[in-house]
Amino acid sequence: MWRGLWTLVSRAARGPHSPRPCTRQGSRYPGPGSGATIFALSSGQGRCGIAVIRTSGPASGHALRSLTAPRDLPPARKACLRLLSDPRSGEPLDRALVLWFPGPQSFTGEDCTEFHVHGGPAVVSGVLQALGSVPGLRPAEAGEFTRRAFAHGKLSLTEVEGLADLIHAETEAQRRQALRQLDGELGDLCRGWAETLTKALAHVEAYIDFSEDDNLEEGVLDQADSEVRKLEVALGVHLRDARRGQRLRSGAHVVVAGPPNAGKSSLVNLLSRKPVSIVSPEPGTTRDVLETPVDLAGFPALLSDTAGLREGVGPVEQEGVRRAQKRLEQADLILAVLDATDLASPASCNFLDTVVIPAGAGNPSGNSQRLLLVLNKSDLLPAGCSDPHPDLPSHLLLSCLTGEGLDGLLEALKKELAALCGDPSTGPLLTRSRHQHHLQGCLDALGQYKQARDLALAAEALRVARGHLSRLTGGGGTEEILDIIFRDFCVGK
Ligand SMILES: Nc1nc2c(ncn2[C@@H]2O[C@H](COP(=O)(O)OP(=O)(O)OP(=O)(O)O)[C@@H](O)[C@H]2O)c(=O)[nH]1
Ligand SMILES: [K+]
Ligand SMILES: [Mg+2]
Repeated sequence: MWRGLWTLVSRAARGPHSPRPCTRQGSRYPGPGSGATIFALSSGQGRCGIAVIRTSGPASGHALRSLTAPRDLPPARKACLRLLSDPRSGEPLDRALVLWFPGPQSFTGEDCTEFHVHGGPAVVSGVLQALGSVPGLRPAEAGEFTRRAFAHGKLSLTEVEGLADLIHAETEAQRRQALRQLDGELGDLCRGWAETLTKALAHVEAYIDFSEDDNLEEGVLDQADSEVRKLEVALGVHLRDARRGQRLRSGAHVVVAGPPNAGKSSLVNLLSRKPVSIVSPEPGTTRDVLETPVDLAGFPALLSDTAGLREGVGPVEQEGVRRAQKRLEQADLILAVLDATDLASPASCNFLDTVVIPAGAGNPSGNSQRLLLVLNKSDLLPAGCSDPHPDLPSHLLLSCLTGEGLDGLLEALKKELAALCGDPSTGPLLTRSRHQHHLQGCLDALGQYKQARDLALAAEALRVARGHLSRLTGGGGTEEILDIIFRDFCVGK
């Protein structure tokens, strides 16, 4: 019987509904070994020490031999010094290191070459023009190298996303998370889950096919049920973490708010280390929401400066207050700023009552929105007065003028952001809403499996669930999704 069941496992794995393997995506693009050979400058634009120009495609070897002397191909994957010249005129272009990566052992899976040339603009454009003159070669489109790597099964879709994120990573935490995704952790996890579903599906199909023969082992369906239950728990854990992974990728929303003149704009400028907002002694200076991306203690954040909250003002400032309140609702973390010397003013009291206390400063548990209360202008407090306001909710003293208290604030921000974004080396793996969508879809299908009275419907629900996991890593992905993901890349990657 079990041999029969394992035949079913492999049949379920291949079955008519099973998604296509992820190795033949991007039908608009040339398949392995066919089509044009592409070339591009892969290092950054502009004058530099060394620039790297790559080619990928069947004419790569020919291109390398056309430009170099001696004309023989260097040993695979070994850097060799060669004189480069224009094949049309014989004009010398540079003395450069060249590398030959015969497919499939290359980044794209195709024959690839690399020219490490001196990074002057004339050298780079000379080599690019020389490559363009070789028959069968054309300039690469943005992301085309990576797209070819994906087409040849060198990278899964989630690894491609990891690579895009790594190229765009601006903070340490983003880099760690991107590297984990590039290493294939999310893909491995999904494949493991998909395998579990394949086994559960095999059990259900075995029951459909053999239950009447009476030679089926006891508990075949129970086994499928228990696999599905375990999977539901695992998916639930990751889905609960999904917001954190997305925050880590695109930045947590940190909103600086408080009454007029508390020093909100001063704090935004201090944290972003640039003059983002106008600072002035005049209350009501900031009107629009000013947003700036910052690296806060290693975590990415979108920092928003807002208008001071107060009542009884003119229509323009009123609109500013309305925008500030709207932005406050979207905050992951509120940085509430009060003037330490002005706590009794109506605007301060009102802000404490309507924003700080409801958000539960210092006691964020049970509330998804977190808040840090900062008492600014501590330099104006009488000397020797360490904390003049022990009765206030937990708070930090700061002077934007002298910088005193900034280290403590950064430490507190780091803790808050770590809680919001998760630990990039062990924590959340779902970095895009696309990931969340497919995991939720998988979970919903498992719910349908449990409710299905009919075994054929139960089997279909398992196939739907497995289809979601497979689309997450790139099997059966649509062209639109691929276009969106590859759009993030630059030419030459
Ligand atoms: N002494 C002292 N003055 C400060 C400090 N921080 C800000 N100020 C001053 O307080 C005034 C208001 O600062 P802003 O940063 O414009 O305050 P704001 O909260 O953005 O004000 P609005 O945008 O008008 O709501 C300016 O004159 C700043 O120089 C501080 O730590 N100590
Ligand atoms: K001001
Ligand atoms: Mg301001």
